[in-house]
Formats: sequence, structure tokens, C-alpha cells
Amino acid sequence: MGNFGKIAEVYSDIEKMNSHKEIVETLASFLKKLEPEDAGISAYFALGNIGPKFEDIDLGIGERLGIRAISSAYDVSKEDVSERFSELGDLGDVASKLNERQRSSMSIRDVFGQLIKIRDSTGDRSQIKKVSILSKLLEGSTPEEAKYIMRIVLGQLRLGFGEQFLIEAMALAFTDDRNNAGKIEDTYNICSDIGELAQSLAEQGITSLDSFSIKVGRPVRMMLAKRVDTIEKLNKIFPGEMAAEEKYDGERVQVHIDGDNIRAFSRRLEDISKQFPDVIEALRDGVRSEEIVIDGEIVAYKDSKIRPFQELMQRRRKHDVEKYIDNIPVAVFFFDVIYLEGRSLLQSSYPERRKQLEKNLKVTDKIKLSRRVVSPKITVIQDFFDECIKKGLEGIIIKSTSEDSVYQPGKRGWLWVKWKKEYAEGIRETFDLVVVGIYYGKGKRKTSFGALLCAVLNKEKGQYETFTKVGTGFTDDDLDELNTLLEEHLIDKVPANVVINKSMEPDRYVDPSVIIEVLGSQITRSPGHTAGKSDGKKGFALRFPRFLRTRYDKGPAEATTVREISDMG
Ligand SMILES: Nc1ncnc2c1ncn2[C@@H]1O[C@H](COP(=O)(O)OP(=O)(O)OP(=O)(O)O)[C@@H](O)[C@H]1O
Repeated sequence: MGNFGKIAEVYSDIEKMNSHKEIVETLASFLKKLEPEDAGISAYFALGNIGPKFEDIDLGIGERLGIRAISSAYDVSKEDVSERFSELGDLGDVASKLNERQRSSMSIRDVFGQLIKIRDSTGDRSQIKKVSILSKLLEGSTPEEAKYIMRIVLGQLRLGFGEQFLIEAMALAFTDDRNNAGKIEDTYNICSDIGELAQSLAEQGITSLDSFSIKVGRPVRMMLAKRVDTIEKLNKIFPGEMAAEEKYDGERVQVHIDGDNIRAFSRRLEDISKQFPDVIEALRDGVRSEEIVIDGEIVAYKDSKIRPFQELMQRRRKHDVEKYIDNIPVAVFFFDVIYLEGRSLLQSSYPERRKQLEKNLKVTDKIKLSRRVVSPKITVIQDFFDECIKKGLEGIIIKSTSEDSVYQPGKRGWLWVKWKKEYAEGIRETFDLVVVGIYYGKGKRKTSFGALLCAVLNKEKGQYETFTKVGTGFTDDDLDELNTLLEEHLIDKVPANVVINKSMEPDRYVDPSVIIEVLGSQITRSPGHTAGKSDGKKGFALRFPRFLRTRYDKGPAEATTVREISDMG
């Protein structure tokens, strides 16, 4: 058996597992035995990809072409394949059922190489080429292999775990110590390429982490801010001078510039350059350096005024982009720089980075610097905050100016603190929740869901734990949009990284990927929910939840955490 057969075996075992520990150990013992290059590819595969997430790889094969490939591989009519597909609901299962091959010798590299060929088939007759490569792959594989090849190609692998399990497995496999997962995650936050990281760990163990640094064109996880409940606390957090910056409510953007090559990444590390060609154009002459990585917030901006978040969201589209450029003009407010002319600035202090940002940015109508005040006095910060609120902003971000005010990729620490209008008015924070289940509707909502089962992230355990059931606040448009969005993520089995109590069992499970922002009135303890539940302690639950909006800019890793809730409760 080639080593791709081993992958298929491991996936099949993992699909039957529910325990976090068991999955991590199974993955680790498999990864450990691989050559470094295969370990790298397997890390991509495990997350259902053939490259780093930020590359947005599209193999260009949907269900229609998938059916054609299966039909030609196993000499069965397309109608038969379609019929089986409607029965089984999964083309991976269809391929596996139709395949009769007992043995194969496919290697991980063979399969990877062919999938890359499918990705790279473009131009005339590209669909025919893609189908032919896929059909040959299916023909040469065993039933189990065919199942997972099909699922990877269609982007539907979903083994029930995410990056965190894989990072733990990598720690165990390549450093023999699961406790190194934190260090590996810190490096992953900088390099964002799970395959490269796995390969390098397989080659050189934990010391390989030192060789990673920022590379222009490869996004870095963004630094986040903690919240405080009274403004007076700022003096304790920042004993000396602090910098208060305007907080813009738009979309976070990290821009990588390497000469003429300019790319913009979202907070989920997706390449959003195509959605904002006007921003890219403005940046062509917007900086004074050849190589730079800058961090900021895109906002809708008209007649020198910042417009509401909802307007910006209309720019989040892949089609008709040109039409919207004029209707919804935008500007970017930059507030940080993390790389400059061959040098990472992650370890530089905030004042030093700010100085470099001011020096290297050319302010125009579209390119701006965040406005700020620097002072040790709360009264000055308070005045600035009042002024911001009057202007219609949502609040301020207060930043440490100390020597060690480094940039912390992917961290929500005390170096940045947010202070918003809602906190000042004593209104509770909203929650960014992961949808993990749907309940069918009754009456008017018959064709749609009636309520959503939502979870928070337990970072320590690497799992999603339920927190509330949201059934109100949806407009008809919200329902349409969410039904379409969730449709793609419905699954039949509860994933291993989701914990649901029997009493909350939804009608369908949802693969953790869609984030909604929810307002609630009170956090209580309830036996029905699993958020932060431990021996003898009931889970946290949110009472009177109300849907506010879908957070397209956030992924499941950015959901509200159990720790944040327990800090509030
Ligand atoms: N001047 C600024 N400095 C840093 N971040 C800013 C600034 N202005 C706006 N922001 C945005 O505020 C976010 C920080 O708030 P937070 O870490 O809580 O993210 P969030 O969960 O999206 O916040 P919220 O839900 O409050 O919008 C940053 O991710 C960034 O997008």
C-alpha cells in the first residue's frame, strides 16, 4: 500500500472518534512516520486543503464535474452517479461505493501532484483536463482513497477538527511534547502556512521555529484588544503615558507591499485585494518604501466622513466590484507597521512602529493615519473619547507606549485595550458566536431554520461549547442570507470539536464556520449548555439572545471565548 492509503485509513479511523486526545494521538503517530515533505502535504490535507489557507486555492471542480469524473472512472452513466448522489448526499461516498479496486500504491506526493495539476489546468478545455486528471486518480485508488480524494477536491473533507488539534498533533509528533503546541501556534500566527511549518518541524524539530519570520505576501495573524469595564482602570494597565486612537468600525486589513506587488488580507487572512482594487491602486503611490507590511481598518468614506459599517459590507462581494467602487467609496486608516525593508518590526515598541508608520505613509484622501492623543492623564483620554463618540465613532483603542509594547500576532492581550460607547453606557458587550446547529422552523419559518444553536470557543480544550439558542432578531433578508450560508455547512454527525448536551440536540448539525454577532441581556449558569462546564459546575448560558449581524470578517477561531465570558460573568 502506498502512503496515501495510510492517510485514508487514518481519516476513516478519526471519523469514528469523539475524543480530542485520541484524535491528536492518532494524527501524531501518523505524522511522525512520514518524510518531512509528506508531513507538510499531510498537514494541508488534514485541513481539507492543498496549500496554505490564505492562498484561496480553487480546484475549479464542483458537483457537476465531480459526477463526470466518477462516471468516467468507473464506467457508470452520469445518470446513475447522480442518482446515487441524491441517495447518499456525498460524492465521496458515491465514489467509494462504485470503486472495486482492492489495492493501490498511490503515494501522498502522487495525489498532491495531481491535485496541483487540476488546480493549474486553465484556459481552453480546462474542464475536460480537470475531469480527466481526477478520473484517472479515482480509477487508480481504493474505495477509501477515492472517498477522501473526492472530498478534498470538493472542499468537503471536514474531519471534525481544526487547526488547533493539528498543531497539538504536530507538537507531539515532531517534538515529543504536546506542551510545545503554544510555541508552534505562536509561529503559526506569524507564518500562516501549516504545511511549511509541519515540514520544517519534521526536518529540524522545535529549533526550526526560530527560522520563521514575516515574509511579504504571507499574512500575519492580527493583534487584538482586550476590553475594560471602567475607564479608570486604564491607569492601572498603563502606568505611564498611553496612546488613545480612534476606533474605526470597518474591516481590518493587512496590506503587504513588495514593489508593484500589493496584496490586502482580511482578519481571516483571506486575500481581499480583488474586492478593493481602489485601495490597491491608491497604495501604489501611498508609501515611501519598497517593502512594507501595514495594518489598518477599511471604512466606507464619503465627503471626508466615515460612513456606517453596513455600507462597507456591501463592498464585500466577488462580482460587480467595479459598480460598487463609485457607489461606496472607501478609505483606509492605518495604525501599525510590522515589517519594513527586510526587517520585522514585531519586536519593536509601539512608539517606534508608529514613528516608522508616519514616516512611510503618504496621507491622501483614501490613505489615512489613525488619529490619536498621547497622555498619562485619564481626563485627556476621556475628552478624546467624548469627541470620538460625538463624531459617530464606536470608541477608542488605548495602546501601551512602554519599551515592551511589541506587536503580538493573533493575541488579545493588555497592550491594546478597547473602550466603547456601549461599555461607557453599561450595556453589555455583544458576543461573536459560532453556529453549531439549527432547529427547523414552524409556521412562517417552515422553509427556514427556526433557531440557531450557538457556541463559544474553549481555547484551552480546542473545542466549541454551546452557550445559547438564538431565535429572534432576524429580518427576512437575514434569514435568506443565513439559510444560504448555512446550507453549505450542514452535517450529519456532531464534529469531535463541538460539545452539545443531549437536551439541546439540534435538528441538523453545522460545521463550525459561520459566525454571528449576538446581543444578550444576562449570563447565567444552565444545565443545558456546555460553555465552561466542568465537574460539578453547570455551563454558562446567555439569556434573551438577539441576532445582530453575520460576521463575515471572522472565522471560528475568532469567536468569543469561554475565558472572556467567565471574565464578564
Ligand atoms: N486604531 C485602531 N487600532 C487597532 N484596532 C482598531 C483601530 N481602529 C479600529 N480597530 C479595529 O478594532 C478591532 C479591535 O477590537 P477587537 O479586538 O475587539 O475586535 P472585534 O472583536 O472585531 O471588536 P468589536 O466586536 O468590538 O468590533 C481590531 O481588530 C480592528 O479591526
